[in-house]
Amino acid sequence: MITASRYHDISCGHRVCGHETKCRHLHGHNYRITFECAGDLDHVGRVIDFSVIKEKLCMWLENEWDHHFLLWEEDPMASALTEIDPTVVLLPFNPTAENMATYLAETLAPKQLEGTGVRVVRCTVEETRKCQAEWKLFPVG
Ligand SMILES: Nc1nc2c(c(=O)[nH]1)N=C([C@H](O)[C@H](O)COP(=O)(O)OP(=O)(O)OP(=O)(O)O)CN2
Repeated sequence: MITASRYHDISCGHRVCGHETKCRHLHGHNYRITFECAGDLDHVGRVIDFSVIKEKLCMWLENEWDHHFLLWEEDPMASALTEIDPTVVLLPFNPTAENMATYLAETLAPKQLEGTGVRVVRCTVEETRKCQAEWKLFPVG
């Protein structure tokens, strides 16, 4: 399989609701998020132009999550924090790196890449240069 990848760096606040130690506190990360795309090569020899990954996926991150505070909609702090700052982004999941990668790969990417003939087969969310979660589409069969 041949793939094409691009990463994008964003800064977000978050907290991990229910975390046993410091990660339940309000804090933030400089995330690096990588999308790996697979599909047939076009007449030029590309899976997808790198600029299309940027336009469809990276710019979504830039517009929707960069410099925002990400909070689970069921977090008990959600209503108080959104009242203080309406730019807080409420998510249908606790914002762990794993849940973010799963959401980006399974929900966002199919919508954003519709009509391109390409799909995301791997998505990594690095919270720090030391820690990352990876969503992977394993080949069936
Ligand atoms: N599997 C996961 N574990 C943790 C997540 C996560 O998304 N998935 N998230 C966090 C926190 O967001 C936390 O901020 C990062 O935790 P940690 O690596 O422990 O913190 P540091 O980077 O500061 O590590 P040091 O060892 O203090 O340098 C926690 N776990």
